[in-house]
Amino acid sequence: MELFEIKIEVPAAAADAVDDVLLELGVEGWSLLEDAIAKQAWIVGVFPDAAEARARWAELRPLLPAGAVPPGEPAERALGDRDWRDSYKAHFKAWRFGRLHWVPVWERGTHVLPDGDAAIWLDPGLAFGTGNHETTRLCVERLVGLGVNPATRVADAGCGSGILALSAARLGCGRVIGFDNDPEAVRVSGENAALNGLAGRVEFATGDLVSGFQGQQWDVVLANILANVLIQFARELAAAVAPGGALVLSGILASENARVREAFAAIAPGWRMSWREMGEWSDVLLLRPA
Ligand SMILES: C[S@@+](CC[C@H](N)C(=O)[O-])C[C@H]1O[C@@H](n2cnc3c(N)ncnc32)[C@H](O)[C@@H]1O
Repeated sequence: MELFEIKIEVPAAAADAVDDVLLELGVEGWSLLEDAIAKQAWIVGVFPDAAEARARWAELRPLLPAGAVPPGEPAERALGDRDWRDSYKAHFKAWRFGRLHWVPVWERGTHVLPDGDAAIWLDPGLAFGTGNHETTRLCVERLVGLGVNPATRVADAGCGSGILALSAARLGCGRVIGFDNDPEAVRVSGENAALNGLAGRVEFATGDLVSGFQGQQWDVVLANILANVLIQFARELAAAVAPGGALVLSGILASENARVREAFAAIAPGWRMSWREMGEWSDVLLLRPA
């Protein structure tokens, strides 16, 4: 069936208010799309044709909270005969690092996996984490580089689609948890664990940077979250790392990297620190003395 998409950016600060309106009014056909890293949000509507899409936008616009009403006209495009729920799939491409591959689950029948290689099959839905974003890749590359083994205990803070926790389990880490303060991300992570036969191996739960670590310490803590959040919770993140363990921080714009390093150097003196850049993004790796 031919479908028609209408999409307009809204201020990220107004995203929650817009979402509330869409939920409360039960406005069908519309959804809110958010990119936590880029700090952007869009209202997206998919309708059978252009005339209906424009009429529905004219209805919705006055219902939005004052600060959220975007200037200008929405972008419009025909979606061909793709299901709108699956339109995000166009943006997820299979990729690999070393012998591990991250593959959209809808390519399960066609993706060629060389002998000895392993795959994580993913359906990210609207949760963040296909690995097509530099911030995820930075984390994955660090994880592989750390040389994990069955004794390695891993916590994935802000698990999104579950991609990092599932990668840790696939790499052979013994105990792996993932948590997110967004219950939808936790739900998607659980589904992805099942897709990969890892449901019993990785524990996903709703939690924040205080409760999520379960009061325990971990050999590897992965946190691909925004720089400001990392800085705000620097003490909790550092406290969750076991002696001799590693803290991998990502979601940091290269221009913010020095600020993050300063904050962690103050809280974790004596830890070895290194960082890398990938495009406009960067990471920080902290190694706690044994
Ligand atoms: C950039 S995504 C990372 C997803 C995935 N780990 C990856 O590397 O692709 C950041 C995730 O952190 C979650 N998050 C943000 N602030 C958080 C907090 N204070 N506590 C727990 N999760 C948080 C968001 O809901 C989001 O799913």
